[in-house]
Amino acid sequence: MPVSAKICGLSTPDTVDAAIRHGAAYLGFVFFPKSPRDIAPERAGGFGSPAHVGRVGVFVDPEEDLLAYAVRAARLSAVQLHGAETPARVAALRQRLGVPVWKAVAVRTRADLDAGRAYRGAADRLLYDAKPPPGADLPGGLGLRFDWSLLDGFDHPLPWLLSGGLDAASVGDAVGISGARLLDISSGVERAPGVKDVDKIATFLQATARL
Ligand SMILES: O=C(O)c1ccccc1NCC(=O)[C@H](O)[C@H](O)COP(=O)(O)O
Repeated sequence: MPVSAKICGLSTPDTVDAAIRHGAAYLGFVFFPKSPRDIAPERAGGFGSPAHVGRVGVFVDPEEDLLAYAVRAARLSAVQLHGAETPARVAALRQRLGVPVWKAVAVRTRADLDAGRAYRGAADRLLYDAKPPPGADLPGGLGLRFDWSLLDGFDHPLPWLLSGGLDAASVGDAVGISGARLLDISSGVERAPGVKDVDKIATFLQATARL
């Protein structure tokens, strides 16, 4: 089975174009004002994409009105929740929004991974990301890794993707150790926080395609 990727935190036409041209399965747009990758829903909606490329909106404990508006304005095909959303809230939003909902699970230990089981029947997919350090400004997009071997042999409750600190140099090990078939990357394809780099996007997606 091929390995595919979501390029997260896109905000410019050239980087969206690079992600599409080099085979990203998903484009990610962050709707969180504290993030250097924050983008207005209407601006994200202005970026065209072919039907086979998914458009994922990233939110942190969002207001329902913002969510519903962003799904329409940015033409999202899925929503990624990166805050403290409970299984009940995830299930309710999934029903209300009418698009698949991905839930981020912050991982440092095996017990953190197990916490994702509570979202079976509520979320469509789990995104395993590195747990941020205490006091971090952001819950994601920090370029931090967790121990990928925690995923080796894990009985996943839902379809899932691997995230956190990936880059072109490490992606082979990440996939080999974790068994991931879908990856998510942000900092590893940037030249500064929030500034995506078309060459790094190309290099990462080419490395992924060779796996
Ligand atoms: O990227 C952000 O700025 C962000 C802000 C708030 C919540 C989530 C955020 N990113 C979520 C992602 O899906 C990132 O791609 C993921 O955390 C991996 O990031 P990185 O370790 O930088 O590759």
